[in-house]
Amino acid sequence: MSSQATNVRRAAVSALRAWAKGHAYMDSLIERHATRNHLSRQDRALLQSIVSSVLRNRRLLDHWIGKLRRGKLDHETRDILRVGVAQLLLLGIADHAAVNETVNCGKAPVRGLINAVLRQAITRRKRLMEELDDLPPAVRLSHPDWLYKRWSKTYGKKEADSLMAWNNLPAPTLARVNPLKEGAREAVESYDHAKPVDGLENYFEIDGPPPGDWMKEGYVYIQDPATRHCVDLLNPQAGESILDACAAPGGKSALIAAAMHNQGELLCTDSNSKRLPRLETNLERLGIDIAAVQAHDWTQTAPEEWLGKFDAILLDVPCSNSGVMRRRLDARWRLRGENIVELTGIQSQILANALPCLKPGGRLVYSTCSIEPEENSDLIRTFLTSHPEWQIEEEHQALPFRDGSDGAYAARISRIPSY
Ligand SMILES: C[S@@+](CC[C@H](N)C(=O)[O-])C[C@H]1O[C@@H](n2cnc3c(N)ncnc32)[C@H](O)[C@@H]1O
Repeated sequence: MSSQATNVRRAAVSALRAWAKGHAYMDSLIERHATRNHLSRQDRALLQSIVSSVLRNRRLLDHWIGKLRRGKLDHETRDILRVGVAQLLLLGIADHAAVNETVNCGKAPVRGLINAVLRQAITRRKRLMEELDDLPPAVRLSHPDWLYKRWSKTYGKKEADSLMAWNNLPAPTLARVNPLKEGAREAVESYDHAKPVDGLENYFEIDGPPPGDWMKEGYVYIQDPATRHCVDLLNPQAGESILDACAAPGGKSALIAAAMHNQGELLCTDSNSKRLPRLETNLERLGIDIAAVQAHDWTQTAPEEWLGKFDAILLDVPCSNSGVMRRRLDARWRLRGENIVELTGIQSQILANALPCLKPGGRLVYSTCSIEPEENSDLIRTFLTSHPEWQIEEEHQALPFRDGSDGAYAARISRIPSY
């Protein structure tokens, strides 16, 4: 086995350490570690699968490590053991490769310990697997207890179990063909590793990463179909003036511009100025030439020139991400119950500040990728009790365990004409 194989395990441990110290996005950490270590395409894929497996199964791995070794572990040794046990018990990587290369990740004083625990894992593998069904669901399916309790209360225990199991399934890569780019559909249709998604025009499931030139040419945007519900409800029309208030990195802006046939005005704002360059690049890459980008924090009142300006507004607000945890593997470990309360405060402020920007007769769609009622239907209904001149025209909630897609919520509200 080459030292490159050890590098993959070292990169996995190093990415997990950086994540534990607070780095925000696991995807960019994996990318950065793969580049820094000059990993081949195959080794990148191995890195991705080890890190994803550790994040998905963190609690189960810690349960197993606790059975294999009593006593305290420093953070780095624990991460090395997680990487090793994941390879042996979850990923089916050959025992000798998993043990040797993982042991080499540790400093000399802990190598003996790592070797002993991983060899124990091999000896006791069958027994550990047989005991799986007896474990509490939140341990077996690796979620924090508070989330499991919350989902059981909201949706029922069976649904909470299905949801946790769903969150642990690998998410397919779904690409939406960009209708604004000539030749995009032909390119995707003629690609051997792309197959159309049943019943969803423009969506294709891609096996492996999409060809680089598709991304460069703006032929596709990688996007789960659940994201389209809010834009369907917004129903953008050519020639309108539309605001996408929380727009970065631009997935929904792209859907809106396509529905407008690239005619009219689309203002894309976001409060996070670090996310604006990627939004601008995406809009350009996708051939959208009706969009303007501006930084704005919607917890503050809108600039005067935006009041009464827009035919339609999309508020794709910051949220708990609880509907997309199979894609955001680290989100379940980062989120705290109190974050949901804080988020609802921000979401209500954004809604209150954006509404005055609608033209008379305009429509606003509020959306999240959350499945928590407090961030969704409860929030809108509470808002309407203090703003009785507005009404819900239509709402849509996608639930992974029911609909087989990412979770998402969208509600269209408009002013009651007689008010
Ligand atoms: C769910 S993401 C938007 C995803 C985007 N609509 C898309 O489809 O690609 C939420 C966005 O809201 C932004 N955001 C958070 N707080 C905000 C605020 N107070 N005002 C404006 N944008 C905000 C975040 O920076 C983030 O980019």
